[in-house]
Amino acid sequence: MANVALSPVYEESLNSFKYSSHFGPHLDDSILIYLSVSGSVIPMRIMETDSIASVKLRIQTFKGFFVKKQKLSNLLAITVRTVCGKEFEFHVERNRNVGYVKQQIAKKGKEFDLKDQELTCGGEALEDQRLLDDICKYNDAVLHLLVKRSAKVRAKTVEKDFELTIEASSSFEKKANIGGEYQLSELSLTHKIPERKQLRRNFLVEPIIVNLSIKLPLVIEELIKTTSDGLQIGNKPIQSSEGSGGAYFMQDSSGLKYVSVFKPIDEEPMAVNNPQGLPVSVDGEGLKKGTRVGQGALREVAAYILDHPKEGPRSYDKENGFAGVPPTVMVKCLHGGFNYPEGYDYASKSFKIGSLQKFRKNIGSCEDMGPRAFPVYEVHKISVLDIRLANADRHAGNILVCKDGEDGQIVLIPIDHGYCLPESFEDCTFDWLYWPQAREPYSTDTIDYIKSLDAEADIELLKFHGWDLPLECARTFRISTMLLKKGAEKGLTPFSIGSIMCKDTLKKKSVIEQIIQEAEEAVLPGSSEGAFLDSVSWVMDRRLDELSP
Ligand SMILES: Nc1ncnc2c1ncn2[C@@H]1O[C@H](COP(=O)(O)OP(=O)(O)OP(=O)(O)O)[C@@H](O)[C@H]1O
Repeated sequence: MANVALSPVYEESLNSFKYSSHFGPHLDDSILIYLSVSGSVIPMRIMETDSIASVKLRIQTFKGFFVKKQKLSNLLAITVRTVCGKEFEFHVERNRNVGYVKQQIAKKGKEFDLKDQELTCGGEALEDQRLLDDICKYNDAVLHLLVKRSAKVRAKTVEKDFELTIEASSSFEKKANIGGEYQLSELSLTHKIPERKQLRRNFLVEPIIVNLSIKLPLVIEELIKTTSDGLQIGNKPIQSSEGSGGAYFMQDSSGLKYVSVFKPIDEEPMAVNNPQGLPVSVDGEGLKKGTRVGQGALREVAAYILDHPKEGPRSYDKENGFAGVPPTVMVKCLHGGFNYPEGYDYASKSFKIGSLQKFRKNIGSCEDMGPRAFPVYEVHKISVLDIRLANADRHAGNILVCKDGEDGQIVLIPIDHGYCLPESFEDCTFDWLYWPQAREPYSTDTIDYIKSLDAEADIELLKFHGWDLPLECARTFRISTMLLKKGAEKGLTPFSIGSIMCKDTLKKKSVIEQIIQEAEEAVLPGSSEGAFLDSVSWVMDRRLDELSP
């Protein structure tokens, strides 16, 4: 049986065939087809004007396969990439399912045993019955392969500890430890674990990656790995008694320190599974005006992405941004320790989606102490972040106080960014406004950083990471960045700029709301976003001139 396949063609493969007379001449209106005969694939060029019957006849004449034995099908090109970067390419019929692809992978070698394979696409685990046509809607697709290796596990008691030895076969892929559930990071490793703790496999923590071209920064890989290691050894998430939403401290494998904080979206304030018993939102609006329930994690991750270091957008291994937002990533997580009011069942795979943020060791929050001890620069960096992101939840409890280095220098760490990038300025609050440091002018360094900010590039960056900012949020963000840049250029202090964004009294509009209203009235209905922003810029200049020193 000869299988004739019309298939998407990779540019490189096309180029390599271009001048080869063996596959026929390459003319602009020619199509490359594949003739697949018992496993081997022979490329062949035909013309767009050729009929199927004439192609089949040519195949019969030149290759010797009878027309009646030929089958024409439209194949999908699928690339399967392992976590180690190994790639396999398959051409498969669209009506095949994931189970079939696994069988093809299994044929590639003993290390790809069928029962060990787990395939994902765009961060989503694929069940065997899923049809390829459903998954690969836009033709070529890249599937990711994780091989879950079984290993020999031996435990023996050593004084008060168990010594646990895990041995995996030598072909085991060392990097297959990102997924979590069955990870074994070394070929043969020995762990000491406290008495009575068992190796558990009823959990999962995995990053959600919308754009496959994004390489996870090392710090994020490490965050997921240490969190997963802790769960693996049996150290449960510990629910925070503070905060209005569900927040869980995740422990490392020693059980002696926290490594991350997980905040599931279904446990946010006013979401269905909120553990603090807050009422469920009736219209989807979050606890703060201009935010949505269930989007807190997106905003937390966005704050980390947008907190660029001074040198520009964060490079692969750079951990700290200008304001020091702890590394944050969107994950899906499965563990019985979270809030499941209906009961937890691992088999039902009811994942929790949420933000996973690196835990920062601290000596309390700014709420616990007077502001005098905070270095001016530390307060200023937070003011820059909050003004840019129009943060609607910057109370002093959301700034951690840490001691850094040998001299115990105070460093402020901003956390809890679930109410950043709102649709409106209605609920902006900044506790630092009333601290003396806010009345000091920005340093030249900080002004240079502010000058380098670019709201349009930031909106694109968020899009690249999978969040297409809604129009209203993008507008707020553009205006707040504009205000920060103009204010800093005019030599205004964080207090003066921040005050423009916050209301004096609940009933009175803030200055920024007044500016927006005036700008709206100055443009014709139906004007473009650009025209509206020009109008905001014009009104803002006038109002800032009134405030300038
Ligand atoms: N990255 C972090 N490092 C250390 N502790 C953290 C971190 N993130 C949150 N926490 C702590 O976890 C607890 C709850 O976190 P958080 O304040 O973010 O939750 P929340 O429900 O959003 O709170 P809020 O009611 O203030 O909006 C707080 O005690 C906070 O100090």
